[in-house]
Amino acid sequence: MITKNLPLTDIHRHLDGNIRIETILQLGQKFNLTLPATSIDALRPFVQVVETQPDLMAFLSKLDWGVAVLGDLDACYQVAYENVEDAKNALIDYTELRFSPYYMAMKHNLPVQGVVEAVVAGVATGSRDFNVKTNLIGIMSRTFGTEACQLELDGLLSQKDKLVAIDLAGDELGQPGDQFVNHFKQVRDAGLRVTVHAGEAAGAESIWQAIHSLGAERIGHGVKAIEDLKLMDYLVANNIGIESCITSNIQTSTIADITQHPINTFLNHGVMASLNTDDPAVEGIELPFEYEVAAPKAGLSLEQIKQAQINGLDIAFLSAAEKQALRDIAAKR
Ligand SMILES: O=c1[nH]cnc2c1ncn2[C@@H]1O[C@H](CO)[C@@H](O)[C@H]1O
Ligand SMILES: [Zn+2]
Repeated sequence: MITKNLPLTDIHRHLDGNIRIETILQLGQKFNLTLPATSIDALRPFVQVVETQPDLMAFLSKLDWGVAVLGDLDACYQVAYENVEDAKNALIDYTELRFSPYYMAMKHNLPVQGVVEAVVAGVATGSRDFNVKTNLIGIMSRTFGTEACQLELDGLLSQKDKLVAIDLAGDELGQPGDQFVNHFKQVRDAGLRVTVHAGEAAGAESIWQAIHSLGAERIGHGVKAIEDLKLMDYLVANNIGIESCITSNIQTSTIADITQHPINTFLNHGVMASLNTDDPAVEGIELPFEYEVAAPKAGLSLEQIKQAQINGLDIAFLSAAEKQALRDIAAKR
């Protein structure tokens, strides 16, 4: 259940994992591309997870058609703008939208920096039109290796004033975090915050690595922290927040059974875990579903769900004054 007089946040939401099926069809037509299907229902199984995937990489392949239709920078602007409208419709007060400009640029050889600029512009206009507070997190897609990530980082850092943080996403098993130490040194030198997808496909050691070598202040998913009590204590002692995405973890087979999701244990232990979507359009869910269906199924009490909602704002990449302003607005409704 969502507590109405508290701010509702989604701080782990991939903008390029949330491209509407309608928009994929429309852009496919606009750029004269051949899609695997020409109606919404027929296209759905190619772009949305309609049954549990065997692993993370199978899940991630469902994002590919969405970025394949980004034929020019206007298309990038459009999906960025629509993402803010989707957030509004999902009752979200504040969201950190993350995106991988290299992944978005890849298919049609778009300029990476141009993609970043288009996303910045689309989200800024959307944020104004739909009255949703937003910030942007730049992603390095580790799937494509260290050199591509450096190109991606260069494009992102060219707009560093428009971003709050940098993330590392993609193939955690195939591209371990220790290859990205130098990348994240540049991120921290640029004054940006750090969140890292870790402990999703790989184990607890990947979370330690993200914290100690990459400077992660938050962890995306972090499900494997459950295997390491010392790590859970460390997360509590150092206020390192967890961005939980329950439905995503089921769909990627990271968790076999929703009743076994570790968020319950995290919250009981005092870890700052929060509820988020990940890739809403690809998963076929939205944030209210995570609060009203997934979290109760994962065994969270109403009190725990409320705590997760509070945590989402507490660990957000916002100043204390910005957080308070959001609390004040929510308290009045
Ligand atoms: O759940 C996830 N785990 C790891 N990487 C992800 C997840 N969802 C999306 N991406 C990755 O993020 C970039 C697009 O924003 C892509 O690299 C995509 O594979
Ligand atoms: Zn993610």
